[in-house]
Amino acid sequence: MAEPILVLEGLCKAYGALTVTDNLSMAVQAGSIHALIGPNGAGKTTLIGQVSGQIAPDAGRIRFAGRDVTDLPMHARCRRGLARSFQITTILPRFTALENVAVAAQAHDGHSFRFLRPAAAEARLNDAAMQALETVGLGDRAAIRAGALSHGEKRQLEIAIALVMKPTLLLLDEPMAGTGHEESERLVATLEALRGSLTILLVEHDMDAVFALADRISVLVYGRVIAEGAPDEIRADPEVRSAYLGEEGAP
Ligand SMILES: Nc1ncnc2c1ncn2[C@@H]1O[C@H](COP(=O)(O)OP(=O)(O)OP(=O)(O)O)[C@@H](O)[C@H]1O
Repeated sequence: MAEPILVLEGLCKAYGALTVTDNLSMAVQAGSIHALIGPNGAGKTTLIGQVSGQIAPDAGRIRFAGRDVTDLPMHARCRRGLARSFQITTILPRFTALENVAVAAQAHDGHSFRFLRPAAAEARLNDAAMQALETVGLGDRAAIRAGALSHGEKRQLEIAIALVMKPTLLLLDEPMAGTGHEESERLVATLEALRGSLTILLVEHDMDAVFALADRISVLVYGRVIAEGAPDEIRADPEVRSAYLGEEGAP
């Protein structure tokens, strides 16, 4: 089997006396949708922060696409194809959906258009932004101010903003949070359509979405992976059921 696109080896992170990442090792296979689940406070967001480069681990190594990126800052990891979806708070509400994505495209690789005249460069950025919006099903909302989009549409816009950076590994932290049933179904369809074109590491509490999408699931409890496997294995794992899914909550 090819080397996994992401390999975490012995990662540790503590806040004072609180150990949040506890000698954690795991691997994510290229092209897969890999879900990270676990109870509140298990350390999922902290782990995503360490992979993206926002949080420095106390110990351990992070390998991405065959290279050790542990000491690289976030923008350098992003340039190598590792993107984290932006949170809603980073969306510019007065800008249109298209402008939001175009701004992200420019920030990411505007320099590659520098040989073009400004108007041509802008057209390229807008084309790339439009393509990303269409991929997430927001093509017909391009001209709407982002502040006027529904909650679910804003979450789709976040994904479009991440996609325009052309990631090979996309980190998504609770994309379904706060969405209604229909909106989360649309987001699941959006992510399903991305399957195979990139790798997704997905932190999510919506178990319907997780079990619909994930090729593999890692279960995190107190900063440790207590189980990892295909959805059916995770669903049947007695330790997972008692630690997290709960007999009733398990799909
Ligand atoms: N900067 C920080 N300083 C101190 N403690 C922190 C910090 N960031 C996170 N924590 C603590 O670390 C623990 C893990 O937090 P984290 O947000 O990673 O968990 P999580 O699994 O993502 O939880 P949730 O599912 O609720 O989002 C929590 O107890 C949290 O309070």
